[in-house]
Amino acid sequence: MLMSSVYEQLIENSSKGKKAFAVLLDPDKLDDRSLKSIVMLAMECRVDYFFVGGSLLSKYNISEIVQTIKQYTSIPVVLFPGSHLQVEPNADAILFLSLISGRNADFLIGQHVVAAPIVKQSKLEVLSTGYMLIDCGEQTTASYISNTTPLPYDKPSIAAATALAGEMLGLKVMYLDGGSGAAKPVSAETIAAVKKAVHCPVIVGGGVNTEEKAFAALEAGADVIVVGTAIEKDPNLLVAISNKVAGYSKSINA
Ligand SMILES: CC(C)=CCC/C(C)=C/CC/C(C)=C/CC/C(C)=C/COP(=O)(O)OP(=O)(O)O
Ligand SMILES: O=P(O)(O)OC[C@@H](O)CO
Ligand SMILES: [Mg+2]
Repeated sequence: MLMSSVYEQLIENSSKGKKAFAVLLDPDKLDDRSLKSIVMLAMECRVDYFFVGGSLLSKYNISEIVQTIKQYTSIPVVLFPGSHLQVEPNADAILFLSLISGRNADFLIGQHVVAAPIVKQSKLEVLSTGYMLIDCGEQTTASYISNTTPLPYDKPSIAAATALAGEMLGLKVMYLDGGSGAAKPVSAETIAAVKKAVHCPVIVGGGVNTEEKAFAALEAGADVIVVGTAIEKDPNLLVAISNKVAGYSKSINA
């Protein structure tokens, strides 16, 4: 059977209202044992994607992480790069993020110029992504490292206009991120406003640390939920949240 691309799958799922769950793996926070146990759990729970990356990595081990995941599973590995240094050709796809919530040229286009020729040489599927950081209570690593001000928490119309501009510029996926370990997730109002403004699949992450918060983001219109920090703290949450996401899709397609 011909496997569809990650983007085709996102579009198909989004059009049917089928939700997806991505587990964020931070290469700095994983040893071989914890990685293997998360991969096993993710296979049992039929997790849709692994996202791999970080704002700032101190170990140069993305290649090993991707290799280990690939050894055990065919769950697609999607790079979520904090910089051009995180392009790993053996992953399946790359979120080619342009940080459209910020006004730092390096994260809007600069990193991309450096990465593009390397990405072109690889077989990575490029997912051109409008990446929006939303202020969810405290400064996050991604906003500090990118030297950008996140969008205000309670201004859905600014998020919607930003996403719309991104879509008009040709971006194919939107990612609303409260930032890793955010005190609270992106608001339902912001998710709903962005979902209404654009046709793109909408990925939501940052501070989703309970099934209830995952459910609220899905209800608001998120197509993909990303969870990292909460699973690092308690791997059993992977089971609870993936069941919630799968259950949501079943209930609306029943
Ligand atoms: C297109 C290429 C090659 C690179 C894009 C570079 C851009 C624009 C990055 C956007 C800004 C940025 C720093 C994003 C990082 C997103 C990410 C992987 C977050 C994961 O969480 P961390 O911010 O590492 O959280 P911790 O503080 O928990 O480690
Ligand atoms: O680590 P958490 O808070 O789950 O955030 C996931 C991701 O969206 C961060 O960029
Ligand atoms: Mg990190």
